[in-house]
Amino acid sequence: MNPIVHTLDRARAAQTESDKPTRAEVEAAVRTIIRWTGDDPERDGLLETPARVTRSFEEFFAGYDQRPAEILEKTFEEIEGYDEMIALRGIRFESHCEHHMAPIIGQAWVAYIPNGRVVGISKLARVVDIYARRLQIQEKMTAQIANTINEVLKPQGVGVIIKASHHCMTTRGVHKPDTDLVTSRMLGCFRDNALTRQEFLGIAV
Ligand SMILES: Nc1nc2c(ncn2[C@@H]2O[C@H](COP(=O)(O)OP(=O)(O)OP(=O)(O)O)[C@@H](O)[C@H]2O)c(=O)[nH]1
Ligand SMILES: [Zn+2]
Repeated sequence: MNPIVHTLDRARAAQTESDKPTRAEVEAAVRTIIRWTGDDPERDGLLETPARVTRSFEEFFAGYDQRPAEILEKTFEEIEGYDEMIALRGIRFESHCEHHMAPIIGQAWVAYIPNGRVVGISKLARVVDIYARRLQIQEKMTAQIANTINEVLKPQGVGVIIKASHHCMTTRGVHKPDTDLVTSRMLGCFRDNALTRQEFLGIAV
């Protein structure tokens, strides 16, 4: 695996199977949180909650066990010299912020200009989902998606824009319900060529 993608995947690599907490330990932690709120984890309505929360977390954080670079490895080369922009717009995702573990709900726009080979478009959405299903800050997630596409496909350029609402800002803390955060990462000709950048921004809005 190339060094940049390898670095991006180090979160899971740092944890071996043997020190991964067991399901029973996670459920016990949820029971502790329930007790800490002031409620009773033994009452009927809450008995199955620790198991449900654990299953939910498994879904929310499934991205640690997946390798985004591998998703992009299957490419198509018979493209008759196609060298214009390919843009997948409005990819809805759900993530969680690494500060509060609160939902981040948003959309991603992912575009690249190929260099002789293209990838199946669903794979772009899969890469977004893998990074979303980890604890994130939006800037890092934006960079990870762009860097991975750049490293694996080696396109002429890649652009990623993310617009997302952070529940840690909308439902708690500063309580600003109508805000969203916009981040972008442009590489190659998306960074160097103002017209390409403009074309992408025009497509994304
Ligand atoms: N840059 C960035 N900040 C984020 C993101 N998600 C959440 N945050 C911010 O992370 C910050 C964490 O700030 P702290 O002061 O440590 O936490 P806090 O006391 O809960 O802060 P408040 O949210 O202001 O109540 C907050 O300002 C959040 O709005 C993100 O994706 N990117
Ligand atoms: Zn947060």
